[in-house]
Amino acid sequence: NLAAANGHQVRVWSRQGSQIQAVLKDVQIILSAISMIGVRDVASQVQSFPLSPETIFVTATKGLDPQTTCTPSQIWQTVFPNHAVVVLSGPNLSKEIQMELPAATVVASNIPTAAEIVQLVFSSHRFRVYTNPDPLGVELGGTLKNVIAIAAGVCDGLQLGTNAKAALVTRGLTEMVRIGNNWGAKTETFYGLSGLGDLLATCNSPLSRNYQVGYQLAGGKSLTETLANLQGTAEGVNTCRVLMQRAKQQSIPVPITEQVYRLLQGEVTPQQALDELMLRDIKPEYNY
Ligand SMILES: NC(=O)C1=CN([C@@H]2O[C@H](COP(=O)(O)OP(=O)(O)OC[C@H]3O[C@@H](n4cnc5c(N)ncnc54)[C@H](O)[C@@H]3O)[C@@H](O)[C@H]2O)C=CC1
Ligand SMILES: O=C(CO)COP(=O)(O)O
Repeated sequence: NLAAANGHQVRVWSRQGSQIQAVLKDVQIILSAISMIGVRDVASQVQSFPLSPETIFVTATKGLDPQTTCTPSQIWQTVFPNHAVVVLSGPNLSKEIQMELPAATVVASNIPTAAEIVQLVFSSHRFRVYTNPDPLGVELGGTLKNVIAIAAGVCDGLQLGTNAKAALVTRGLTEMVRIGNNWGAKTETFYGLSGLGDLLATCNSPLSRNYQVGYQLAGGKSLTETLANLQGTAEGVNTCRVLMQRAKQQSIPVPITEQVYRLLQGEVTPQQALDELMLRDIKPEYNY
């Protein structure tokens, strides 16, 4: 809708709709907003059709591949090594954008001109688009915050108060930075719109599916029941599992992610997860 409002010709494809081949004909930009589970499959479908070498891929998916722990843009780049890939991520609750409320986002790529082209396509008086040269950091910000958003939903569901929520979100950001640094992303990126910005949006809005998952679990619902009643994808559930796998391999301390993981596995109750976090060894805030 944002691109169409800027006068661009837009074609939409979904599994339920038109033929993918017709949609891909002569395109300049391909934007994927498939949920993580379908990215590999759709990328290989797209690979079977001829594309101009100038075609830019934009990925908006916030997730991690369970088999490889790759990010969505890494999958697109592997399948299309000669094309520019741009990550689009930010505090972008889609219902608010649909209502034409103002929002901002980030487009990031290793190829600055590709990010600038995408910036122009989507920028308007109601959607402010920034470029960024750290696609991995931008993508990980949007992906990792989903796990913290589940924890924030639990925090609100248990009515733990504003101090607890501030502590959780702040330490959640520290955890995101730690994971991101280990992966090779830049620290500053996590303090921008795609990191802190998206963290604030999703940890404070009932419009966030990930927040909803945590909130319902705190209310005593099972994960199966919660996911069955959820409209759309809560990527944090899969992300948390993949992240635990990677954190163990790389020995990255991820206390919040670990408690969200145990909660999702049904190994602890929300109250037990909270107690585990509060009673960890005392330590300095930062290791300068
Ligand atoms: N970049 C950003 O700022 C934002 C990104 N997102 C992310 O975008 C992604 C999609 O989010 P929503 O549209 O809200 O989720 P949704 O669950 O409403 O839509 C996901 C779509 O992917 C489709 N899909 C899944 N597997 C597929 C396959 N194998 N082939 C074709 N289609 C397949 C589903 O049918 C569904 O239509 C998620 O990763 C979400 O985290 C969400 C909000 C903002
Ligand atoms: O990423 C989002 C907003 O930026 C959407 O959050 P949810 O996937 O939790 O709904």
